[in-house]
Amino acid sequence: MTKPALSLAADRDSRERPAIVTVESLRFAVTDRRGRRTDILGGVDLALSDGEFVSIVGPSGCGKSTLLNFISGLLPVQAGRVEVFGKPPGSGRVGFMFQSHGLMPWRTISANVELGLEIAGTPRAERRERAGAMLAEMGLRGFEDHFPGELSGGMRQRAALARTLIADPDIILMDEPFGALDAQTKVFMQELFARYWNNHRKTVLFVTHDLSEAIALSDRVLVMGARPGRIIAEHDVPLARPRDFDRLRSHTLFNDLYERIWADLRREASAGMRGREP
Ligand SMILES: Nc1ncnc2c1ncn2[C@@H]1O[C@H](COP(=O)(O)OP(=O)(O)OP(=O)(O)O)[C@@H](O)[C@H]1O
Repeated sequence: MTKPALSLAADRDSRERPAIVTVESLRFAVTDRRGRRTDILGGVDLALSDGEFVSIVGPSGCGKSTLLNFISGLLPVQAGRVEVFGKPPGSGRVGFMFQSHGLMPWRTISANVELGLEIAGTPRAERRERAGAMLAEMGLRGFEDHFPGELSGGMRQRAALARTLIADPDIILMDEPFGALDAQTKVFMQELFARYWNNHRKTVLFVTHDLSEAIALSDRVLVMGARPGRIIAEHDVPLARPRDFDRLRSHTLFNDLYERIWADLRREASAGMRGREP
């Protein structure tokens, strides 16, 4: 098989499409039992275009997961604006995937993947067929009737990915989905998901601590600053797709981007140590 070329010609199509997720001046604070207020989000602004793959990196506790919870509609907006397809969040087809697979150990892999369709009332035969196709795309053909405990960690995460994707979400929110996997399995999952994304071009917002992962997968990398979280920098990833993950890390552009994002994070950490953070 010929390896895809690495080139500087970015696929910018997605940036020219209308924004389907808009976050403006989003602020969030919590107050503890003694009445002490902590600002968690300090005015987040972002826009995701249809079919765009955007990653968010930032120091631990800066509010990345909290931001995803606002976009999915799990948290009610206190101050600012969040819109998905021009409406308040919670109405569109949004898929969520976390670091822990969350598969039910008593259900087979197929039954786990079918769960969302089952709740939506999809007939059994259609559920089974769609789950089979999705599991095949995730490289799990033949494991439909196994239980999660019979699969490796990477296979379980692939099943969790199938469960998220089977509902054909328009927007996929991912919170460190490959963070708990060993290095080799992680790259395998990244390649698998990149292949899926190349075929389906969904809008993805992907939270990760792994800068290489963010660059390898994304069209754009957003850097969040230490609490109260807000976007402090944005980097386009002008690498053509499909990307060759084996060669990517030796590409000058990849390494330059890595250095620049790392410098943003280091600057932010230093600012925090000089007093913005307790
Ligand atoms: N409802 C809440 N009540 C109290 N504190 C909260 C609430 N939601 C978030 N926080 C706090 O806000 C901060 C940001 O949390 P969040 O999980 O969003 O950060 P994160 O950037 O995803 O962190 P990590 O990278 O470590 O996963 C944390 O200190 C968390 O304890």
